[in-house]
Amino acid sequence: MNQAEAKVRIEELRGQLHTYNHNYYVLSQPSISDYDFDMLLNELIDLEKQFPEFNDQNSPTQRVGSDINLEFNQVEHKYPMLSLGNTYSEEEIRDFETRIKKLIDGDVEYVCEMKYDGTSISLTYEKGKLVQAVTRGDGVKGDDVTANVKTIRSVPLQLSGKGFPDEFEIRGEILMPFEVFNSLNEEREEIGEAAFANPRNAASGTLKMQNSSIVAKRKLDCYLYYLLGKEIPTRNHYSNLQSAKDWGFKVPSNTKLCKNIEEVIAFIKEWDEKRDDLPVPIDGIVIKVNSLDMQEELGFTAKSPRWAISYKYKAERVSTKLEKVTYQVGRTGSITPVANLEAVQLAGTTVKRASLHNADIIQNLDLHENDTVYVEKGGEIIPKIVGVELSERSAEAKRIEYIDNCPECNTALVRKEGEANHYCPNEMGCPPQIKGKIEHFISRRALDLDGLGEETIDLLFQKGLIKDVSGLFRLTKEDIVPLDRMGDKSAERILNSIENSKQVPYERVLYALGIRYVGATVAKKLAKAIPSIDKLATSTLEELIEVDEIGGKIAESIVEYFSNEYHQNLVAQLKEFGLQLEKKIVEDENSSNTLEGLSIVISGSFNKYSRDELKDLIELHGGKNVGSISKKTSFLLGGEKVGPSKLAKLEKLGLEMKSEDEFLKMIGL
Ligand SMILES: NC(=O)c1ccc[n+]([C@@H]2O[C@H](COP(=O)([O-])OP(=O)(O)OC[C@H]3O[C@@H](n4cnc5c(N)ncnc54)[C@H](O)[C@@H]3O)[C@@H](O)[C@H]2O)c1
Ligand SMILES: [Zn+2]
Repeated sequence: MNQAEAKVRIEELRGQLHTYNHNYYVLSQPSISDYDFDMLLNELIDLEKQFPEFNDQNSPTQRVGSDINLEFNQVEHKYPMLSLGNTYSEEEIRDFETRIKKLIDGDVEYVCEMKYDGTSISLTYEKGKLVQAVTRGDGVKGDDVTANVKTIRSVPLQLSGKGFPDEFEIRGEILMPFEVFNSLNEEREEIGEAAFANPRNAASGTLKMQNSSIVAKRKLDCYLYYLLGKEIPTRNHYSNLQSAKDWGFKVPSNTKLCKNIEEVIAFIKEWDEKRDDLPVPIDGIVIKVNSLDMQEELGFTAKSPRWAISYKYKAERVSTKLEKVTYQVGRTGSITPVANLEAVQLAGTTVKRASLHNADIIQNLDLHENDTVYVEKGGEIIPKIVGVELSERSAEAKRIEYIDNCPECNTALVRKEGEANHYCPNEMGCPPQIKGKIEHFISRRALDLDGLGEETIDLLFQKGLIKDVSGLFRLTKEDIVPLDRMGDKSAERILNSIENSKQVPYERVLYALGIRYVGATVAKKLAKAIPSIDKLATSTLEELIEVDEIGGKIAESIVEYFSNEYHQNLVAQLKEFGLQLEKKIVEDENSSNTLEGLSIVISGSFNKYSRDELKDLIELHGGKNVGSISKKTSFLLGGEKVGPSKLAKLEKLGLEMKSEDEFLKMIGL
C-alpha cells in the first residue's frame, strides 16, 4: 500500500470506527460484532504504525470509545478511566510480561480477575457514604449517574466495617445477570418492544435511563475490582480488594493472586472451562500487576494502562448450514425472522434455530440462501448468528429477501419509522395474533384462567367458538365438553375460573387487553393514575404523557388502541360481562386532599424519604406525580442535585421549587 492509498484507508477506518463506537457506547445498539470491530481496529493500528505521518490524537486508536450522553451532567474524573489492551493468545500474554520485565527488576506478582462484560463505573465515597457514581465517558470525564446507581442493591450507600479512608474511589462493572436479562427480553418481546442484543447492551442502556425507578426494577448488579485514593490501606492491589470486601463491597471471590505468569496462564485455562457457570457475563480474564508501586512505574499509554491487560476468550462458535428463514407472528403482530439451521452441537445443547430479530440484522449479515453461518451462544437463551463463511457461498445463491406480506394471513406488512420490527396490521383477522391475544389474556399475570391451555384455545378457535377474548365469556358447558380430552369436570373448572376472573382487579384486566407497550408494570402505573377504563379511553396524548413513567411511545399506543372501534366494542362487552374496569379506591386513614389538583414533579435525591415513598405520599394526599415539567406543573419537589436542565426549565416557566422539608410540612409531617 502506498502513502496515498494508506491515507484513504486510514480515514475510512477512522470514520467507520467512530460510527461503530457511537452505536455501541451511546446508543447501546452495536451494528457489527466485537470480533469484526477488533479486526478493523487492529488494521488501523497497523496502518498508523506504518504511516506515523498520519497520526491523530482523535483517532479511535488513541481514545477510549465515549459513552457520554448529554442528558446527564458530566463530571471530570480525578484519575482517568481507561480501556484495556486486548490479547487473544498465550503468546501475547508472554509478550506482556516481557514488556514489563524490561522496565521492572525482580519478581512480579499478578492478580487475575474475571473480565466482566458490562459497563464500567467509578464510585466515590466520602466518610463512608456513596457521594457520586460516574461512567467512563471519554475517559477524562463521564456521566453522573448517581441516582441510577443508588438503586443497585449490591452498591453500599453506607459502608460497614473499619478502616476505610475518608475519601476514595472504587471502580467496577455494572452488569445485568443472565437471569434478569432473559426475563427482561421475554417481557419486552411480549409487549412488542425490541429485545436487547445482549446483557452488556441491556446493562449500559439501563444505566443511562432517565427514570431511576425503572432502573431499580431492572435488578442490575455491580462487581468492584479496583481501589484508588491517597489513603488506601496498602500498596498491593489484591489486599486492597480484600479490604474493600470487608467494607461491604461486592468483590468477586474468584480473583486470584498469582506468583508468576505460568500461574496466570493456568488460571486462564481453568476459567475457559468454568466460565459458563457464572451468573453474569464475562468475556475474558484481566491480568493486573499486583504492586501499586510497580503500576505507577509502568504508567499508561493514551488508551490503557501498561500494568494490565485482558485476555479475551473466543466465544464458543460453530458453523452450520442455513436451511431456511421462517417468520413468526407474535400476538401484537410483530414479525420475528428465525433462522432454521442444520442441527449442530453447541455448548452442550443441540441448536436448530437462531433468532435473527429483524430485517436489519439479516441485511447486515447479508444472508444468502444455503449460507454456511457461524453460531454463538452465551448465557442468553437464544443462540445467535454472528457471521457468514463467504468462501462457501455458491455463485448462484440468492440473497434472503425480507417478506412483504404476513406469512399467516397475507396482509401487507408495515414498519413504522424508527422501529426495528415489521408488523402485520391485520389484528382482527390474523390467526396467530388472535390466538396469541387470547393466550395472553388468560395468562398468569393477566386473568390467570385455570384449565385453559394453548391447545384448548387452539381448538376453540378452530371450531369457531371464540373469535376474540370476549368469546370466553359466552362459552357454555356444551361448547367445551365435546372437545378433545375434556370432560364434565374440566369444563366446570374452566367455567368456574372464567366466572372468578370477573373479580380480577382493574390493573390486571388492563394488562390482559394486550395493548402494545403496556406491560404489567405500566398497567399498574396507569391504573393508579387513571383509575377507570372510561377515563383512560378518553385521555389525550398530553394527559397520558403527564403520567409518571409513561412516555410518548406508550401514550401513542394507548390512544391508538382506544380510537379503534373494534376495541371500543370489545371493552363495552367486557364491561357487560362484569369485568373490573375501574380501580377500587382504598381509603387510608392518613390520606387527605391537601394536594388536590396539584401536579408535582420529583427530582434529585432526598434524605428522609425515598422517591417512591414521596410519590406515594403525593398520591395519598390527593396530588398527582408527573414525570416532566410543563406549564401545568404546580411545583418541583427538589432534593439534592437537581439536574441543571430541570432547573432552567423551571425558571423559564416561572415555577417554584419546594424542598423535602417544605413539602412534608405541607402535608403535616
Ligand atoms: N461491536 C461494536 O460495534 C463495538 C464497538 C466498540 C467497541 N466494541 C468492543 O469493545 C471493546 C472495547 O471496549 P472497551 O474500551 O470498553 O474495552 P474492553 O471492554 O475490551 O476492556 C476495558 C473494560 O473492561 C472492563 N472490565 C471488566 N472487568 C474488569 C476488571 N476485572 N478490571 C478492569 N476492567 C474490567 C472495564 O469496564 C473496562 O473499561 C472492543 O475491543 C470491542 O470488542 C465493539
Ligand atoms: Zn397476519
